[in-house]
Amino acid sequence: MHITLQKSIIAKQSSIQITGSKSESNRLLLLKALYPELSLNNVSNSDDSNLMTHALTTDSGLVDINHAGTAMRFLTAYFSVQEGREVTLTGSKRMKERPIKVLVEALRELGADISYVENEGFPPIKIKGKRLTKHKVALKANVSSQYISALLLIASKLENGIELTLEGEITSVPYIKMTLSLLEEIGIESSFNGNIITVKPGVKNQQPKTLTVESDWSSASYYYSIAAISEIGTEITLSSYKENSLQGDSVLADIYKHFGVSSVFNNNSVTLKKEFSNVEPLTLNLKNAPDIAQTITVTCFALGIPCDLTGLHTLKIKETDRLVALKNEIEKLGGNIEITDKSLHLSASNTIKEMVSIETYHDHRMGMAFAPLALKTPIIIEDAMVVSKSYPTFWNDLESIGFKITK
Ligand SMILES: O=C(O)C1=C[C@@H](OP(=O)(O)O)[C@@H](O)[C@H](O)C1
Ligand SMILES: C=C(OP(=O)(O)O)C(=O)O
Repeated sequence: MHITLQKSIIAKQSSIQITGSKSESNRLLLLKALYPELSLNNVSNSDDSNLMTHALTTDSGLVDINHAGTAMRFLTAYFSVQEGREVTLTGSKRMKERPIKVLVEALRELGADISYVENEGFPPIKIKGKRLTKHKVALKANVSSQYISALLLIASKLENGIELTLEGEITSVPYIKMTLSLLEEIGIESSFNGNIITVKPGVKNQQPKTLTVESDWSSASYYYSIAAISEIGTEITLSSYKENSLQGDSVLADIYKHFGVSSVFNNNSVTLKKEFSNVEPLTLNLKNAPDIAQTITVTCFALGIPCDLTGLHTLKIKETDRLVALKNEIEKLGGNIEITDKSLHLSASNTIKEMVSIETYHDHRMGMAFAPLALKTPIIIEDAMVVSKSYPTFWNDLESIGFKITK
């Protein structure tokens, strides 16, 4: 379904309740499967979390996680320790192009029985669950942090826990720290010193516990972008958020100061307010927050601000090659953008072509990142339901703050 997006009357003050973080949810759903005494609140209603829940409750021998990267990686580790169970884990056409070798080799090193069904190094994979007896393993840390989180999530169930040696520059570090913090919240002890992470076996004071998932900060990024592009004085309140988040993308509150957007935390919510205009160029390294690269690029384009973004080496293996996708779509709109394998440079521009049809490449973040441009000019978003991967009610929420959507 394609939609046309236009600005109608944007409310001066509005509020939105955003669903739970898909990253926190997918970790906690796995931990709940390992430790059933856990209860969870505000679990994400995203496709990726629904797929995770289904995968953890089905007894089928074939589990299809479609586009969900975290589910693919976390479940590879999970099924490796389900003794006596045999599962083939598969996904979408794109998932079969997203590498998993680093994780499979690390799990094999620990004793897991995993084989490739089609292409070496990529899903689908066949996993025969076993008791893993080894605990020391080294793995490359510069491809995806999800491999590391996957190992950490099952570590407390291994006889001797785990000792990981991370090789190369560690990417997406906040996601690793999120995993360790959630382990700590349920009583699993760990340490992260330099490039060594250890997790102890078992849980301290195992007892029923309720954890509340914070709302999704990557989803909040689209409202930061809307606030940045809006008139001075526009306020948007988002819930449920806290100032000390486990999610690395909460760095948005700092980053968007550059665009004149302030963030005030109060009563479990954050209010974004456009305070002033600024057209200074932006230079940022996003190796710790790769999922907000598209949002920030589009904000800069809308405001005519040049930007240099680095640390984007993981973008090529996400839902689509996000660097190429950004270049294609920004150029269609009349912008000028240069990309390498790990960075992009957007030039200043002051015109945006009208009624351009934005391709989304099966990537939720392409649809959501380009939507705020409708504040400047009418725009078409192709395959708009792609957003359900992380944020199913995105278009309804945009309507509620004054965007006009025509199907
Ligand atoms: O662990 C997680 O929940 C995630 C880690 C990041 O992936 P990489 O570590 O592959 O960059 C991020 O892009 C993804 O959306 C979610
Ligand atoms: C990269 C993402 O997700 P995943 O890797 O879990 O598919 C994302 O949500 O931007």
